Amino acid sequence: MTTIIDLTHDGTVLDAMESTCNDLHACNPHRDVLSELSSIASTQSEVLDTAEQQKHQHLRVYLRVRPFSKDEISSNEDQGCVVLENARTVMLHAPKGSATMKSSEKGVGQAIHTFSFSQIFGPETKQADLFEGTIKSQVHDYLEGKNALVFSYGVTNAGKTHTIQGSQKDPGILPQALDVIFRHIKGRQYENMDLKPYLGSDAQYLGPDQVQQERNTKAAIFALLKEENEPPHVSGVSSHSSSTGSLSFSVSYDNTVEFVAVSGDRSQFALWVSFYEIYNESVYDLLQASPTSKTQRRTALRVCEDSAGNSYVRDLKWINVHNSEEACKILRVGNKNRSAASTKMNHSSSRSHSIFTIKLLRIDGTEVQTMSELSLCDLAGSERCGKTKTFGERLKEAGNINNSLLILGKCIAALRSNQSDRMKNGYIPFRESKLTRLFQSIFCGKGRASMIVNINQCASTYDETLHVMKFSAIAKQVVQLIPTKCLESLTPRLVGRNGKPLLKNGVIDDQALENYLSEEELLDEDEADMSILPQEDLLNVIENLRAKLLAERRKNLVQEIDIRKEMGDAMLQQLMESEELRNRQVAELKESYQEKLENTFEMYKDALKDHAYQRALERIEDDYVPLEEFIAEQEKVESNALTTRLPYHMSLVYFQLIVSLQKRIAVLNDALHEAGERFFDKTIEIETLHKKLADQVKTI
Ligand SMILES: Nc1ncnc2c1ncn2[C@@H]1O[C@H](COP(=O)(O)OP(=O)(O)OP(=O)(O)O)[C@@H](O)[C@H]1O
Repeated sequence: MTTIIDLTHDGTVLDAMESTCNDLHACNPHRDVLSELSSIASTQSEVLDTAEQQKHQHLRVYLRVRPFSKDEISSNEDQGCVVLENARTVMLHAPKGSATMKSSEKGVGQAIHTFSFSQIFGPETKQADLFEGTIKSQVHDYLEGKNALVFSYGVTNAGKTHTIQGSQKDPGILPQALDVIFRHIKGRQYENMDLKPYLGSDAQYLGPDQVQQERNTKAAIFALLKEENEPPHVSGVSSHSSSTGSLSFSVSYDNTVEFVAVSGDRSQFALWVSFYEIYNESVYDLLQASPTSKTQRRTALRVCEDSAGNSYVRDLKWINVHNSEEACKILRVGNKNRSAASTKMNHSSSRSHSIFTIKLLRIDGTEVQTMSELSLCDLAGSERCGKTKTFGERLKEAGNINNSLLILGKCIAALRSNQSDRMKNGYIPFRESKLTRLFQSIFCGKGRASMIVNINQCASTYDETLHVMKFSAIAKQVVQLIPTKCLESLTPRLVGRNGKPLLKNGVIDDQALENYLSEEELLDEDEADMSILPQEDLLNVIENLRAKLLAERRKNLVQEIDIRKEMGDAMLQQLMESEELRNRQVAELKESYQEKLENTFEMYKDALKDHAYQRALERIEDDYVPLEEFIAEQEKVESNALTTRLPYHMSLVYFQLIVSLQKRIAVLNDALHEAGERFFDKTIEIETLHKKLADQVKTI
């Protein structure tokens, strides 16, 4: 049975994708992607019909078929599995014994698949032709300030590293790109090291101390290669030598197109490179020497976003290079550290994604005009767990590799799905893997991406190769939005030594950025992906986690009870003390009032007595009759014997005295009464306070 999957035509990818979906179903737990993958094919033709399509460009996916090695030929690997139809179409024939053939014999799936690519490069293709036919135009754009990303994808031993780095005789696309770049900026290099990439897409001014530090870092990195033989020096313009690992490159250009600088352009260029790897969803700086001790772990770096939303690897080393030889030295150091780390951790370096990035700063005077980025990403081998039968750590490792590739596929599918329906703004899971997170901006229009799919023609790895082809079929469906404005690298914002913006229109708010970074740190957990574990392991993990959770809750509860009790005791103690204090105060107050009242009362009494006495004396004085007069009067009365009573005026005096005294007594009584009442009121008030206090004590 034959199925033809012509990916250059619309609406014909469904089979390929469904087939891929079936494979994905069979080999990993992220099944929800399958529906997305299937759905994108059905909407394919609708999108391509639109006039809007003119502005878009499909992700360019190239195929490179590597030649057989002698060993492979002698071990009968050549069974005609890969047949190149033409420059864009390839046919895959399932060999006998492969899982694909067995399935097709059972009536499930097909034995022959046809795929088409942007361009296919056969086994005889020279590295220079590959560069010419693939990323040269991207490098051209890059020199004009646009971002570029190149993936090298395929199973282990398919030729991914050969494609990117190559060998001494056949340097890969990276050394060739470096050479083109340095030829372009020749004589226009910015020699000072004081302008450096900063965060995601900004540039930073460095002070003299920082420049010295940069020089030291660079020297320290190069010192790591001291014991090795120095590669031959660059000789001549058209031929350069450099090396990676044990390899050295010799790039010669017979057919390269010169990128002519615009006349009158006085720009200078600075080139900074970095080299890192993503292993088990952790990012490691390959320019950081691997710890020598077995117990020491490599430092994983964090992926963060700057205020403009561009992802970057925090604390990643960026080295200023002045020629391709220096750049290749950096590559060699990275390769060395990578293999040292992989030996120490007992894994093959092909199990990690390695990313070499070149940032090009176009500088006018001391102003950075544009900054473009070219990243070459050597993806990990796409082997599946089922075949390699990895368990435990290996399974986790394999899962993480597949997971990040799967997330890449998911993003591609989601992008495609969103593009197919303008009203749709579905979630694109860029943040679910470090790889996609780092290159999110490129997929979202801030640059152009391409993928070079590498395959071997071996019968023994046919099923894996078919899987790779199906994956690339999905990738090829992604339409990259390339609005010319967005593609242009915007002028990077310049920041000073302290990271403070220096540009007039810069919008960096240091405080906000710091807050953001710390938030980001909280969010950015380098957690292992558990979903790749087998069901039994997962159940055990869940059981363990549940037990831990319960223990944790119990501990928390006990702690909470203790804390509450302690707090309650402290509060009660405090209340009792304050109650005692208040009681004391009330008692003192009561006592002082009582004393005051008694004093006042005594005072009134004394005053009353004094007053009565004084008044009485006054009256007596008023009514004073001299004794002789009184006797004479008495005698007169007696002699007259007319009366035995007191004289009338005397009675009147006494009467008036009594009345006046009575009045005084009434006034004093009133005052006394009033004082009594006030005393009574105060007593009531004190009692009320007392009651209130008692109530409060009770409530507490
Ligand atoms: N186009 C080619 N021409 C000649 N030899 C090649 C070609 N491609 C790959 N090879 C050779 O095949 C072998 C495997 O290639 P390479 O190491 O690049 O594979 P890989 O996909 O990077 O593997 P891994 O994933 O394990 O790193 C190497 O010896 C390489 O030199």
